[in-house]
Amino acid sequence: MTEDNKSIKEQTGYHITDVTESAKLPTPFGIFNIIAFKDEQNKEHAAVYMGDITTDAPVLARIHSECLTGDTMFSLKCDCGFQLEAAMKQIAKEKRGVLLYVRQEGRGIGLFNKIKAYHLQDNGMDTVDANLHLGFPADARHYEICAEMFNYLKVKSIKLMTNNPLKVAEMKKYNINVVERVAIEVGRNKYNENYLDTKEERMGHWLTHGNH
Ligand SMILES: Nc1nc2c(ncn2[C@@H]2O[C@H](COP(=O)(O)OP(=O)(O)OP(=O)(O)O)[C@@H](O)[C@H]2O)c(=O)[nH]1
Ligand SMILES: [Zn+2]
Repeated sequence: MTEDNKSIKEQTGYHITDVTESAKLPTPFGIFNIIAFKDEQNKEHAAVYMGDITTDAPVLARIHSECLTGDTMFSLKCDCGFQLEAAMKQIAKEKRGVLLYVRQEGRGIGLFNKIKAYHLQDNGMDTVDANLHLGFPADARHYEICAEMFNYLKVKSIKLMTNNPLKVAEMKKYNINVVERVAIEVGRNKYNENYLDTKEERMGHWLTHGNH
């Protein structure tokens, strides 16, 4: 692993250093509140939430890792944009819930390296091998900061929208009470089906192929 890659790996373990007041965030799905967080690497994260999330009833929650291509450029190469929209809609439907938008682009390796990985994928590698080929772990994300955000927001227990078993395990590790795992399987298409199959086969994601 190069020095550059080592420092990226280290940078992904961070803690909250600053928090804003909350502000209103109107969206097509409803009016959310938004709070921004800063961490010790000066990365800026956000929580968007609706309703009173401090009460005892489990809160519908999503931990969304930044994906510039999927979240803002309508990429069909992954399922991120679809999941972001589905999660916000579901929270709006329940009128209560929280989405953490965490700046862990490219599963923690950053946009630059994700695009390098995409280039390798264009030439036949899968998402895991491309990361390994570049000297990174398959997934370089850390989740302690997510637990810090939930704690800051006084969220007591969550119904976590994810297909990723690691997210459930990590939240439990940081003493966030995950009372339920809610599947969020949306946006499968011909450009991301291999990617999703690899997540299922090599990263252990719970995918049923049920929602095309
Ligand atoms: N390194 C790398 N990152 C990717 C690739 N495709 C998507 N990502 C990033 O992966 C993150 C999303 O992770 P996913 O594996 O789709 O989903 P997850 O967050 O682990 O699990 P879910 O909660 O089920 O969505 C975002 O940060 C994306 O930028 C890829 O091919 N290589
Ligand atoms: Zn994506």
